[in-house]
Amino acid sequence: MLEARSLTCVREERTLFSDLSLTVAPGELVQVAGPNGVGKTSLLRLLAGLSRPYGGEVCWQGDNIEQQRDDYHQDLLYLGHQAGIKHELTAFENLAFFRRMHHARSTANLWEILATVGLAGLEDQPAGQLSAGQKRRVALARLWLGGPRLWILDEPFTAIDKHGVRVLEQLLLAHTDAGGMVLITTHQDLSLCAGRVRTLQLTPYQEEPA
Ligand SMILES: Nc1ncnc2c1ncn2[C@@H]1O[C@H](COP(=O)(O)OP(=O)(O)OP(=O)(O)O)[C@@H](O)[C@H]1O
Repeated sequence: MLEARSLTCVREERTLFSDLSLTVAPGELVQVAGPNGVGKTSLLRLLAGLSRPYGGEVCWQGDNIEQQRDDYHQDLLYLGHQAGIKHELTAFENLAFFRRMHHARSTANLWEILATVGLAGLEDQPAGQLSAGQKRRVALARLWLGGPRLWILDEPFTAIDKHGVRVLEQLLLAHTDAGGMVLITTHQDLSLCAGRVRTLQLTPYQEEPA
């Protein structure tokens, strides 16, 4: 289980949120919602261990992630705003690279995954020559490799068309049905996942009156 305990996040001397607690248990899909700039990405980066909280702690399986960074990162798949793909490599080579780096035990068929994410026929195209949505699909293909139980996904649907959104929503449901955990930010309606999503609504921070 992932737990945020009483987190405070401060950026450039501005408090984005304070005393924020959250859990994501096996089988749960949690959406962090709120207006632009409220602190969703900042929260996800804290939870992924990419930045440190001003106060509070993030725990994985009951222990602070700072004390088990390697183990935590084995269990975590984080997809941020940047697609994180290499433009000089082909779509296939990118996925093969992800697998070598992060999912060495995966036996998934990379061609099948690329077809599932709608990249059939584009496997040998350098990623730099793909459209924004196609690049995003190369990055998202990682999710089909299997492995990490916890997925933290920051706006995964950016530049993805309606069909692609449905395919990814189905995968999120399959992952949580299998006991996985998903924490996601998106400005899209998760129509297929409706009824399965728990929402954490972030609101602009208000200073306590003195
Ligand atoms: N590197 C940074 N240094 C200083 N301030 C930052 C930095 N990154 C973000 N901020 C500020 O932190 C606040 C929250 O940003 P964040 O990206 O977490 O918001 P968000 O809720 O994810 O927004 P969006 O919906 O637009 O993606 C913003 O006011 C932003 O200006």
